Amino acid sequence: ALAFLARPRAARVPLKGRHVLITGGSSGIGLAMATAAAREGARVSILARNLARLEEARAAIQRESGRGDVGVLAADVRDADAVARALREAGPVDVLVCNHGVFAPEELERQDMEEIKWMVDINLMGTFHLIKAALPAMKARTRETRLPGSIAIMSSQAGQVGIYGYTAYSASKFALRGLGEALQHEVITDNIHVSLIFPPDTETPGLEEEHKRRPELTNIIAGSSGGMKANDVAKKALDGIKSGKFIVPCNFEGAMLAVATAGLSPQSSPVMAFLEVIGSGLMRFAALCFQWNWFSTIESYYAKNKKRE
Ligand SMILES: NC(=O)C1=CN([C@@H]2O[C@H](COP(=O)(O)OP(=O)(O)OC[C@H]3O[C@@H](n4cnc5c(N)ncnc54)[C@H](OP(=O)(O)O)[C@@H]3O)[C@@H](O)[C@H]2O)C=CC1
Ligand SMILES: CCCCCCCCCCCCCCCC(=O)[C@@H](N)CO
Repeated sequence: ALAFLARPRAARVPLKGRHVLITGGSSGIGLAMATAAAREGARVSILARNLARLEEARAAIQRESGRGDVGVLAADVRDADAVARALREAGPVDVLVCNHGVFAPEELERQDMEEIKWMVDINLMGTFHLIKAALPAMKARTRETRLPGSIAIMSSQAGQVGIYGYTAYSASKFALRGLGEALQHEVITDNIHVSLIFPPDTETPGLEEEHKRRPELTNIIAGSSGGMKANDVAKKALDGIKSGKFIVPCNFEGAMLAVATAGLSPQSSPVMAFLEVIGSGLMRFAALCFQWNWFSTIESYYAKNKKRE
């Protein structure tokens, strides 16, 4: 029965010979995805703000993949006109990877409104700008090539569960899930598959910066999920995209989180649908255990540091 119910129908999204555009492709997870996609024979374009870093990334991708045709696009995703211009320059996209993102962890009460807006503008509004700019030509492409297209969105495990120190970041990443679920309804008849990717802490230049200011409690709670290397996240992400998966977990804890937070999300795999139906009660129990542990940690941390508060 679940094989009949699981929707949308599973799809194969090939990468070879197709145009894959990756934002934030000059660093970390985005750079690892760009390199892996180029190795699989995709024509890759990377978009970010800093042109010098884009050029460096292009050289690295060319070196590692042996492909010459790597496009670079300098634009700030907050600037809708710049994004539209960049996408016109890049040409029609088959696979759009909205991976750009910023994270500045801090308790809401301490964080400036300016920094909160900065995260929401880049992580959420930037993704709207990209999808709006890419979609018309993407639809024409899937019609023309009769091959499925993909819109992949980089969330985070902090976009599946709210974490201490991540009020703004988690909000921006949870929002992407709403965007993605609704968008999948709107683009399924254009043969476009939406994927949401949920990595844990991943070794990247971004994480290194984040560690300089991340509250101790954020470190502890985020440590509940095993850290990963950018290349391994990139592989999981591309495998998810290629098989048209809607929810793409990256590690074991991520697989548990996917079941615990399955909600009303699309599910094309009957096997996963089955695991969700039988596993959700057990995963809810596991989730309660994790929350028990996190609240105990927070309460004892605050009790110990009372004098400083
Ligand atoms: N690393 C981690 O622990 C995790 C990361 N993620 C998510 O994965 C994604 C990538 O993270 P990571 O690889 O660590 O990031 P990095 O900080 O290493 O790289 C970020 C990339 O995004 C680009 N970027 C940032 N702001 C903008 C902007 N306004 N316009 C266009 N491009 C921009 C940067 O280039 P430039 O500065 O030149 O614009 C850079 O290429 C993010 O969405 C992040 O939230 C999710 C879970 C864990
Ligand atoms: C049902 C059972 C649940 C099991 C496990 C739960 C583990 C949750 C851990 C959440 C980790 C969040 C890391 C965010 C990383 C990130 O996005 C930043 N580095 C910024 O980029």
